[in-house]
Amino acid sequence: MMSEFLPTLEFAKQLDEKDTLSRFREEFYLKPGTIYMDGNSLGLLSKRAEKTLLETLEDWKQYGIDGWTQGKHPWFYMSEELGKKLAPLVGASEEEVIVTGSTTVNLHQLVSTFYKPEGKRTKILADELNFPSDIYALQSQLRLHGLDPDTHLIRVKSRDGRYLDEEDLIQAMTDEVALVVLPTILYRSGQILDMKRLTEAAHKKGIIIGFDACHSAGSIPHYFSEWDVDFAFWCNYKHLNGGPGAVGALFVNRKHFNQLPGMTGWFGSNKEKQFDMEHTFTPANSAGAFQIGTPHVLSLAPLIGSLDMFHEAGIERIREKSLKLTQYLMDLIETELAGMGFHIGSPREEERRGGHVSLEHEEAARICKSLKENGVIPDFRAPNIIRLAPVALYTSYQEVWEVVQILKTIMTEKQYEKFKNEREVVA
Ligand SMILES: Cc1ncc(COP(=O)(O)O)c(C=O)c1O
Ligand SMILES: Nc1c(O)cccc1C(=O)C[C@H](N)C(=O)O
Repeated sequence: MMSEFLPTLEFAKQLDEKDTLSRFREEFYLKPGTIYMDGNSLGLLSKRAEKTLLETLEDWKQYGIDGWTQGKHPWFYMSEELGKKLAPLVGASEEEVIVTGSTTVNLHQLVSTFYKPEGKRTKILADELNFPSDIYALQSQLRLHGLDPDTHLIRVKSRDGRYLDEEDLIQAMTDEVALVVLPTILYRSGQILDMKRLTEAAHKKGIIIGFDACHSAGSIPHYFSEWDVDFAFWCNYKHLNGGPGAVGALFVNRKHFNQLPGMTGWFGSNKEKQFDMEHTFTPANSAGAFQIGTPHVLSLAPLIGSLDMFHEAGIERIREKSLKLTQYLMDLIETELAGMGFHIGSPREEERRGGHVSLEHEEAARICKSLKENGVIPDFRAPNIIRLAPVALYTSYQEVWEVVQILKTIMTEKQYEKFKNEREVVA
């Protein structure tokens, strides 16, 4: 529990007064009468992101084809420039990050590069709580090698359905494993995996390791280079507020820059050579080599403005506030919603807790619908999870307090009973 925690509105207001990041809130488009708690799925639009998108459209209007090298944000260098801006957020050097593709496509690209089954080392290690798209990608990569995913994809079991035990993951790193792909933060429970420990363990056993950082990019600091992680990939539309379908990103450790990407395309070229149009591929000497085709410029542009805010706020300060927000939310849930059938399915320890709180309840689907009716936007993950993400850059402590009060009213008045306990199409 927070020191001096009180479940009162006054206490929430005091926390807001002391909040050194509160000035960023007014930079976002917040809908009056709505409390947005779904920034871990799709972050909100900021005025700066809107501005850089509009500037990019203006460049198109003014320059036509010359927008590739002229204008405010020349398109030819945008993915690299954004990679430089993202690098400090994941603890990488500028050349190790490129903004390209999408999470799933980048995973395909990286597995096609780093998965090299040889002798008895033919298996890929993942986990049973992983996001489905990653599992589908790994299964299909195995099939492309003529291997059966049922025998070659190891999915390490969770002991309780919520968390993964690093010890179990390390035990599973046998000499049959060629590649490990794990999440940095689990998408349901919000558990942070000990990436440093897992990387060390994998390398001791001669295994390449990569991480899906969708839920950690923009919410916690990372030290990918220092930890010697081989590769990582993530989306920029959640905590990084790049917009729906924003271009994703990947990290490749510089020690692998000599690797030819599994899937090559002309935008992975050394920039000086690209327009020589030769049929011999000259890769960029950076993570940029892992790009394939023409960048989706209009889905990159909002990130320019958005990432500036992360630089100003600083990822350490963002993490500090995020931890306070989630702690405060859990304290309120425990005091205000006791005896109402809720279970907090997220880690209490700070070093294991990501940017959202997972609240379990057997009526979760219809409680979510009730929350929406009351102006709170959470999300639901089957079968019984309400995910609540108070976001450091735009959520106030008062909003967290209000969400819990609304939940309390929904439960005492059984407001959820008028809905069916089923998920929506996009939950
Ligand atoms: C952990 C994780 N991995 C992968 C994905 C899939 O990402 P995309 O649809 O951008 O490929 C998501 C979210 O959709 C996710 O949360
Ligand atoms: N990518 C999404 C989408 O295209 C539609 C709706 C939601 C998403 C999400 O990102 C969900 C998210 N990955 C999750 O943690 O469940």
